[in-house]
Amino acid sequence: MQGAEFESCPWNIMFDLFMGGRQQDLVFTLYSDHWRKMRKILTVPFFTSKVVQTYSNMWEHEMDLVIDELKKDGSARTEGVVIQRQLQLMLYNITYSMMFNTKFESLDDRLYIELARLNSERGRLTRSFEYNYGDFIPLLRPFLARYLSKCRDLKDRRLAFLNLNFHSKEEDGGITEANVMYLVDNLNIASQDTTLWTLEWTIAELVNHPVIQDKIRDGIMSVLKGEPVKESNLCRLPYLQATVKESLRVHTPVPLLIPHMNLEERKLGGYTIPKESKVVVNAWWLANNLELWKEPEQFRLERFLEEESATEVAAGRKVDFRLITFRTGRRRCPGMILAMPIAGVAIGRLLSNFKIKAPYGLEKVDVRGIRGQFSFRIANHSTVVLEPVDGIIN
Ligand code: HEM
Repeated sequence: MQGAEFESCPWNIMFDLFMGGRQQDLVFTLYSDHWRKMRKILTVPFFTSKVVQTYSNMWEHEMDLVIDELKKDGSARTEGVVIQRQLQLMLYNITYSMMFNTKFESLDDRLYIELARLNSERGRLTRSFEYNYGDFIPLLRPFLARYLSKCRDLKDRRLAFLNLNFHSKEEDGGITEANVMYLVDNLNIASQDTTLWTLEWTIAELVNHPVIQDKIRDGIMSVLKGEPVKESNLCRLPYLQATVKESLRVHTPVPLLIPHMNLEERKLGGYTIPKESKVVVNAWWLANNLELWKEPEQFRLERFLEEESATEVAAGRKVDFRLITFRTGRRRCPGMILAMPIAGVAIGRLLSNFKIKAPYGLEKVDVRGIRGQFSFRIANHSTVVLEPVDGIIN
């Protein structure tokens, strides 16, 4: 991978529309002083080991609330439940506690319902392939007028809602209130869906691989001896960690990462890349390639315990380019430091409390995916039966 040359985001009518132009947010901006400033502003409050230490008790508590709800729900043991709804609320509560020191009471909280609705509408419009032709052939943009006006309307409603209900203060250092609002917007989008899809895929794979569930549970029991799964003890649970990694490998949530662009003409692998080219990296293909992995189509946690035990999801300096789920380089996902432990704690605590099964009469749940412009998510939220297990933790 190159240095800074390919670190800008390309022009795209949709990013530009939702982000108020080129230089307002962090995720979809050019590689510039503005980007550096925005990334720095977010790093201290969100993306350091100290933040992980400060907030991990809160993550663990939020997951316990999910488990309590599931235990109270009689249908979880009989016909089954869609855990996705509780997990989504949990992830919103984690993010909003970190951003605004606030949280939502329940799935029926009116503010939560409205926020989740606005975000999902935004997700649907930006994931769509509908606007691509206008992006590549500007002459065709007039045909997108209705679509774009729908987007503009949603964007205004969404930002007004965020501004009204989650007030953000004006920052120093040339950052405007609008910039702060777009950062909030970035965090809303970057953190929620990606982590939620990872949890959903992982749970579905665990239902279809009960032996893996047993191994993780046995590991928790023998290593933690009654202590609950926490961020601080995840490093002692290799089966659990291997499962999250394998899930991210097979079901890469952002399969083509975010498209990048070179501001100037560059040479790459013997090719000349004209300036302002859209450069797309297929992270899913790298992670599922027959020539690069043994039995890549199999969900096998032994992979990361045996032949690939040295392979980490790309991070920091030591990069395995086959597994760049969070990208690598300067624009790599800073949220990985949160997403990995949150996923580990959520799955670990779920398995400590329940055997997760397919509904009566089925052996497996559906793990087919659906692809969007920047996303790969499970096509059907799984309904699962939760059979309580005794004896792991209180
Ligand atoms: C499993 C969960 C996650 C996955 C798979 C994921 C993946 C990614 C990817 C592929 C990028 C794009 C890098 C690029 O191509 O330019 C990215 C960027 C980003 N992610 Fe994540 N992400 C996850 C969770 C999070 C979380 C929890 C947060 C915040 C709380 C977050 C915040 C960001 C931000 C701010 C950027 C923009 C970085 C920049 O442009 O400098 N992500 N993420």
